[in-house]
Amino acid sequence: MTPRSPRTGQHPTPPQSPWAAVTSGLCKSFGTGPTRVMALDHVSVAFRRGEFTAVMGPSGSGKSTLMHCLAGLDSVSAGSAHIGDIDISRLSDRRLTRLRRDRIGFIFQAFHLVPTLTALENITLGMGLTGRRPDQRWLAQVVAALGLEKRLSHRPSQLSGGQQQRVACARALIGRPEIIFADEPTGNLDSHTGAEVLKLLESCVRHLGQTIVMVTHDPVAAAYAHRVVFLADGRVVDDMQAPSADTVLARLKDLSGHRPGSPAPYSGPAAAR
Ligand SMILES: Nc1ncnc2c1ncn2[C@@H]1O[C@H](COP(=O)(O)OP(=O)(O)OP(=O)(O)O)[C@@H](O)[C@H]1O
Repeated sequence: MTPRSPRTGQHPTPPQSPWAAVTSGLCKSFGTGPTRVMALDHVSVAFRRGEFTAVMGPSGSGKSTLMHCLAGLDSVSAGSAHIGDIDISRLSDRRLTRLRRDRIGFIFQAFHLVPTLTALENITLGMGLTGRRPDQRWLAQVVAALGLEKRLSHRPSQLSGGQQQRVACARALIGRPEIIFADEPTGNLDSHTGAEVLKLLESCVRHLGQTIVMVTHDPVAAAYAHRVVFLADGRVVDDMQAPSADTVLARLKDLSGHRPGSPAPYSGPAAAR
């Protein structure tokens, strides 16, 4: 049995590949017969550890489905989806639940905080439910990085939208997940508060080594990421490094004229290496 750390109750981190998540030929369809929708059509994409990636594309292009399949929230129709070295398409429901709990963090547009709990209780709730104790040094580091030191005893209703989203970010970070999936994390925030949250996410990647994959429709939000993966018609059609709001916007305009069935220029994890 692998020894556990006495302080956190977590297993020590094994030697890691540079990839936090990889899909290979990932397909996901909904429905059957004439109403069948191919939401993901042979998607091969890899997300490097410690990188902040935005996933963009027109409405219906498969962004949420990709995130749901990678997070084990949706089953896979064909191909594979790995979190670290684990092929999640082969896990039983019980192991999938454990993987989601231990190795994946989520940040949602609608915060999803428990209204009756304080900020600190919300941050540590997930760990408490699984009998794990948060690493107090890491907790202090995360709380400081997110500027929440003076808000820990407040309930969500006593916090601004931006502060609530920062609590949600801390909750996602506290278990040191392999990867955090953020679904439109600034969708409910005004542009100033949204920018603060995005700067914090970027800083968590830069200073805490976190891996973040963020679905967004906003080119300004995507410009905080290191990389943008573009989807259209369920396929990866572009992969942009060091994006700016202008280059992202220009690419999105091209994609709105994208022809269904045209080939994806990005050819999978091997190309990313
Ligand atoms: N549960 C479902 N049942 C049937 N079709 C679905 C289901 N979920 C998604 N789809 C379809 O799969 C395709 C991709 O949907 P998805 O939600 O992943 O797109 P998206 O890029 O996230 O869109 P948006 O930007 O509008 O949120 C769409 O055609 C959608 O209608």
